[in-house]
Amino acid sequence: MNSYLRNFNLSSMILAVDVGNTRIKSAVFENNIILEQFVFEKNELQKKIEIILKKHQNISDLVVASVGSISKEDFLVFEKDIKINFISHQDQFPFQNLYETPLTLGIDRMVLSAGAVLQFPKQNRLVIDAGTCITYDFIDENNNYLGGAISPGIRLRYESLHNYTAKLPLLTVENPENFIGNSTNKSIHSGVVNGVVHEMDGFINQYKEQYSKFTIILTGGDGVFLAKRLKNTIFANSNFLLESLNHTFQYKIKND
Ligand SMILES: Nc1ncnc2c1ncn2[C@@H]1O[C@H](COP(=O)(O)OP(=O)(O)OP(=O)(O)O)[C@@H](O)[C@H]1O
Ligand SMILES: CC(C)(CO)[C@@H](O)C(=O)NCCC(=O)O
Ligand SMILES: [K+]
Repeated sequence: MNSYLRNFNLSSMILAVDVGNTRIKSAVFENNIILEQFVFEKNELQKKIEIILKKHQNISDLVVASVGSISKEDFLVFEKDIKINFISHQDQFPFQNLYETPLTLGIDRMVLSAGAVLQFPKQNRLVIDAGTCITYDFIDENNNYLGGAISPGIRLRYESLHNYTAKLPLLTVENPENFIGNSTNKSIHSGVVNGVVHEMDGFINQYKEQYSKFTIILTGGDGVFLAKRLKNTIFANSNFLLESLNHTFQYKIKND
């Protein structure tokens, strides 16, 4: 189907694609609701998108936010069928970017912040994305993006301990039974998982000293696992980046 016919369709259907550092996550949105979701590796990109477009013939737009190493050409092959939109620093965002180096701010962090502003208006917000890296982003009630923090994600911590030592095994994430690890494995699990949990609670408490009230949004591949372990009350949504990508795109269309 050509793009004219696709766009002729009344219901708005978009394919949002989040190219992360490790994997690609994607969702089909119809009228702002997720119809179907997909997770795949970078080398499967074209094959998977082809399948998705074949299955959902009414998709009119593909919206991409990428922090990964993927080339635009990989998407442009679909241009004959649908409109391709790359979210970039040049786009309109619903916040004022006070980062000292706005052009080096990760597009994923900008999309998350846009989502936070559009979905949680008129309040301070802290967005935590627990993915390959853990990112913290703070947008105040006046929609100023202030910045935040970047630290290694859970899997990265396990891999670093193994890769940069002679004796530490490579483990996969496990719930630590106790903060006192009484074996090598348990010490690693405590160090990684309790370390991340203390880091998050610590950051949240530090923000609380400066801002009495704010909404906390937790997302990313490790978001659900971590949400249960935090002392602070948070809003956990593993689809927050994809949903924010849809909102950022809608905002861009409205303001272009
Ligand atoms: N199959 C998987 N591959 C990689 N990470 C996984 C997988 N399943 C769960 N995870 C967890 O998800 C985390 C990575 O999160 P996520 O998938 O959001 O990262 P990402 O694809 O690099 O995206 P981002 O670039 O936004 O961080 C890892 O720390 C790991 O513990
Ligand atoms: C921090 C990551 C790797 C998280 O995905 C990404 O947002 C990124 O590449 N950021 C660029 C540096 C910055 O945000 O200041
Ligand atoms: K991340």
